[in-house]
Amino acid sequence: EFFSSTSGLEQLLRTELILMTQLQIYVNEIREHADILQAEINEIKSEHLTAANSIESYLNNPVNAFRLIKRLHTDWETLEESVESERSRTNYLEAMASHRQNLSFPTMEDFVGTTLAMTRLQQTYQLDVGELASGMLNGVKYGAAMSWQDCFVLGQHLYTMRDFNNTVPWLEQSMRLLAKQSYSQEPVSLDFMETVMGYHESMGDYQNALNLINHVLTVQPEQRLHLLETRTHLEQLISDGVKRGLMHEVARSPDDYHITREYLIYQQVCREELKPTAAAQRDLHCRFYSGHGQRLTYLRYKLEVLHLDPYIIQVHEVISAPETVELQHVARPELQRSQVYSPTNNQQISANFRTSQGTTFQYEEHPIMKRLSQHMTMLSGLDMRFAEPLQIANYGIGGHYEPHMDSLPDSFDYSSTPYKTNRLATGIFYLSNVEAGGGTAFPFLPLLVTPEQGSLLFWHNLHRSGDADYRTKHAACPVLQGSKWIANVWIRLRNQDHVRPCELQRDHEISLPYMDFK
Ligand SMILES: O=C(O)CCC(=O)C(=O)O
Ligand SMILES: [Fe+2]
Repeated sequence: EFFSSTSGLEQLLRTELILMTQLQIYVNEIREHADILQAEINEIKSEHLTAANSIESYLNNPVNAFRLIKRLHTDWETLEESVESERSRTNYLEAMASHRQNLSFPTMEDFVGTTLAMTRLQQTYQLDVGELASGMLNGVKYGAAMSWQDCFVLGQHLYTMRDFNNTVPWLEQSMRLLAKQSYSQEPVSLDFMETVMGYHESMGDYQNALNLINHVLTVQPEQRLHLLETRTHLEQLISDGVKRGLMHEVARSPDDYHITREYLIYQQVCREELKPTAAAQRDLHCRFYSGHGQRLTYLRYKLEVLHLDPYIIQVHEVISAPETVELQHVARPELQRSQVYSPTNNQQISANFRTSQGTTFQYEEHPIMKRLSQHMTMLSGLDMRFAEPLQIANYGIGGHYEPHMDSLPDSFDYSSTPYKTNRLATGIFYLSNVEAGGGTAFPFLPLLVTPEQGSLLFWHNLHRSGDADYRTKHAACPVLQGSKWIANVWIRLRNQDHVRPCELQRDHEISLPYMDFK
């Protein structure tokens, strides 16, 4: 799978480089062959030019006569043979067949994934389709512009995915781009336009369908008579003001999480439209902090309190940029599509609401990982013997993780797991910066944390009572530009009571309103 991480996409870029080289070899070969043939033509042509001066005297010359006969007897045969034995085409096709076997190619799943990523970015950051298609993000030009065909194929794909809400703007964009250029006269383009026309018609966009038909009919009135009937039909629908077609059937299923208030708030936090109030920010502060009294106490941490209750901190410059890059490097060859726990069948599955790639390590496997563990001990005071293996993850463009609790549900069956207890605390080491998007959002607080290379984000998922603190529900906003790397630390509740004892009263009630937030 390639779409879910940047490092997967790098493989595809390598594939394309090889394909390009292969095609270039083919083009060079046919060009070389064409040059040889052209030279032959030129030579014979010049013979004929000489002959044209005076055909009779030309043919009266025995050498000329001999050469003409020899040419027609043997040379033309040789030329024909040279065309016949031309291997470039078959060589190219054979090489391609073997590349298809041996190189990385995206699958249908990748195509679906990247399409979903586009619409997710568009929706989360309320991007204008026109801007996105022109390669602009928030007013900055990042990439190449999309052609009208690109926009159509994206729309067509959304259509097959039955996401009609998003199909419309992309089909419209493709028409806007098409209108800006001189309409092609080539039959292939006209065929393509006929296909596109069918989509507009079934979406219910009769005007655009009609525009396309009119164009095709202007270029090829004789050959496309079959379109006349459709044209009359479309004109009728337009003059009757008929509103039919899939673009009018946009209702979403009411139990779709993506239309809940919680999800809308989450998106607003990603866009920084919703921020903590001034009152909530008043007592926030930065301070230096030196460890928990063990050997590393000379370390001074730059600690920033991001939220008081629940207590969320970001510690800056915990590890260096080269260390973060080294961790990316170690993880890169091991990355696999990230999975999530599915309570319905008590299994790990891959899901659209978490698109990233990840892998896990024992802290002892690498000196930097050991240090991460020591930093966690120093900063949290918790016993790292009861931490899960370190999880390193990479998000590609559009990569995200929708709002979730890191703690496991009350129904979770611990009997077969080694830790037997819930996830008390989460630490996220940011192993990269992210150029745009990709923040960690806490919709209920409503806090957005900007990934900062080498920093650590830390909070407790559970109240002292051991109950889930639903206010700590959080998410990874989609990456808009860049590649996001994190290392997740999850510390279990087991053996931590001496550091975080419970109080006489259960302290969980404050977060209950967020349990089933609607
Ligand atoms: O990537 C992030 O910012 C958050 C990741 C996260 O919440 C998780 O992996 O559980
Ligand atoms: Fe999480």
